[in-house]
Amino acid sequence: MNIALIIAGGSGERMHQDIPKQFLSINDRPVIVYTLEAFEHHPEIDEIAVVCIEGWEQVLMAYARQFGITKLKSVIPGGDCGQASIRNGVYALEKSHAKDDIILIHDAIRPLVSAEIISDCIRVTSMYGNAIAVIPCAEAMLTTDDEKVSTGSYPRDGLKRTQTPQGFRLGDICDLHRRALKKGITGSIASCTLMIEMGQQVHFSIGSEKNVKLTTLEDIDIFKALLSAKRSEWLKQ
Ligand SMILES: C[C@](O)(CO)[C@H](O)COP(=O)(O)O
Repeated sequence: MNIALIIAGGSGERMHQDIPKQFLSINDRPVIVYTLEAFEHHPEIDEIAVVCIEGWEQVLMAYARQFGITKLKSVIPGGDCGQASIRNGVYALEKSHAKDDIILIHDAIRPLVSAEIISDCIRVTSMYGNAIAVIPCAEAMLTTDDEKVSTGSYPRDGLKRTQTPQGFRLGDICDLHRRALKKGITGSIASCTLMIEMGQQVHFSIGSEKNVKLTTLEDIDIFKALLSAKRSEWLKQ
């Protein structure tokens, strides 16, 4: 079974809005609905679970009903950071699913994830046990200690920019979180960084510049432009 675990536990402070960014309405629907629809319509996804920020669970369920998200089977409480939210999600799924089920962990605020990205993440996870969606680093990279000046650069060929989905076998990701807690690792920024911090190898699957993460208000403008390009494509077909 392939399960999408959507992480919507954050409050979105960097967006400076009154409501969490995953619930902001863009055009005709909330950001999280675009994300849920991508997994709902993917033929290889059997089930969706959402780790949800406290107080928004009923709103989420109402949107799922309104927009026909029938694969949503569980809503799980968020934690006090990304690692804790993901841990809550995988531990909850462990109670009712098999250890070798594939879990695709995905940011609720990456609403333009494509069917191709989801398929490739499932394919690579089936083959190697994990998969991290990545894109190449196209810019020159500089290091800085003070955010103002730089005296160092880093070769971009040795770098990948990570995205989500990030795929794992359920038993493996639960085990990773248990071992991380025992070692006192609690603030890793993503599942892939937690894997690396725990000394494990990760495999790459395809990402896309269009699989944008909505972090700041500027990203909302990019999202709207990409949506309008997508709609023009549909109209041409
Ligand atoms: C998981 C992630 O999207 C990979 O690029 C990223 O690490 C999430 O970062 P955030 O600070 O939790 O938005």
